[in-house]
Amino acid sequence: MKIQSVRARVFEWKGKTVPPQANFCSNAMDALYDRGDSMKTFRFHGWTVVEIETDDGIVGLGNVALAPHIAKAIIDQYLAPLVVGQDPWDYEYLWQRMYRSTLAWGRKGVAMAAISAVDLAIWDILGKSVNKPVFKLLGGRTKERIPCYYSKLYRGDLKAMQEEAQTFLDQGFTAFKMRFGYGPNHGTRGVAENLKSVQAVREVIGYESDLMLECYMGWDLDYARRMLPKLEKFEPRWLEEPVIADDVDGYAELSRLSAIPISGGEHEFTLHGFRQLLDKKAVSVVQYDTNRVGGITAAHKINALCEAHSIPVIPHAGQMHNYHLTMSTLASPMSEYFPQFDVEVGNELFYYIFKGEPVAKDGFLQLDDTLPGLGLTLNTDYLDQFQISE
Ligand SMILES: O=C(O)[C@H](O)[C@H](O)[C@@H](O)CO
Ligand SMILES: [Mg+2]
Repeated sequence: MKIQSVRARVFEWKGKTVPPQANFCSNAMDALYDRGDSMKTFRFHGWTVVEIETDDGIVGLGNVALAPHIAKAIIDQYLAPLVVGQDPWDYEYLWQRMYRSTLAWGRKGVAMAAISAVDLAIWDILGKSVNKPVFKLLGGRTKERIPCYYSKLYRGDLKAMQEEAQTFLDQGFTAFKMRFGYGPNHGTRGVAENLKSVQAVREVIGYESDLMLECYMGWDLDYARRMLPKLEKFEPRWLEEPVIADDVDGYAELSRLSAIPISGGEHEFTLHGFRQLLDKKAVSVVQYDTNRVGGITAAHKINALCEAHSIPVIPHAGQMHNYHLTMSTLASPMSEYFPQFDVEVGNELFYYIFKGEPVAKDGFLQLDDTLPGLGLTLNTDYLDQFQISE
């Protein structure tokens, strides 16, 4: 079997979107005085879809959400020529070809996300070629069902957050991730607002449910040091991305400082990036995203590294490419899960582009042992709401 063609298209959402609201989610832009709509650069309303076809007609589907037009250009100009004509079963060699050919400028960020998209499509082909789901090629079924945590609860009106939490508590979720809205530039009022929001959600979900707290790189080491003792009474399952991804030593200090587990990884790349995080004991929960980190080829290796370090892997964002990694290892106890909503930040856009995403039931997800590859097809129901560029 040989790879015959690589097609990368950018799907840009032109449909309805939920209007942005202030303090929706603390983030790295909050440090700037002219930040404006600070979440603007963290909305993913475009996605690059990769379709790789083999000489015997199998089509593999990959995807990347970071900087979609740049990712497409990297795939078209650099990566496609490296894999066309090659055997997809040589996926490790093909990964090394893509990685080493772009190493001078691509070891992290959008180039590694582009490599991830090609790698996902290759693994989709591998599964389809042997009529097996991808997780069966990685280690098989390690769970009867995948426990998942409800992820949204962006900062807004506290009553609305409580109603949202109640709705999904009633649907059987027993773990929830909420977002802080405030950080170092919002002073003591911001601290009070942050604590009020955690209190409000805890009042609804109680202490039988897990509560994860998301800072999305919107705090800094000093602010996190001051917040951690105030958060301990809420018994969070983890505090996520309290500092920017490059502040690995900051992560490590916070991990030493507090009993609250510090999580991160959705903005880290490759096995080498995660080796650094683990060697420095920077995080207690690893959260790579398989469509960023280097695809399934890289994520599978990171799963093994985390198993060796007894660090749980709970990939970012849900989405089928991550579910296969979680299903195939005991090192990954659960998945993140965004239900399908109107398009807001963009995590939910996946449902509008692909069909096949599992829907959570009672806080669990299921994968189908008989569905080959990643188990995704293109969703044609919303094509009229996308601008698609070849
Ligand atoms: O952990 C997450 O789900 C991500 O950080 C979100 O995708 C991001 O939108 C911030 O909540
Ligand atoms: Mg996050």
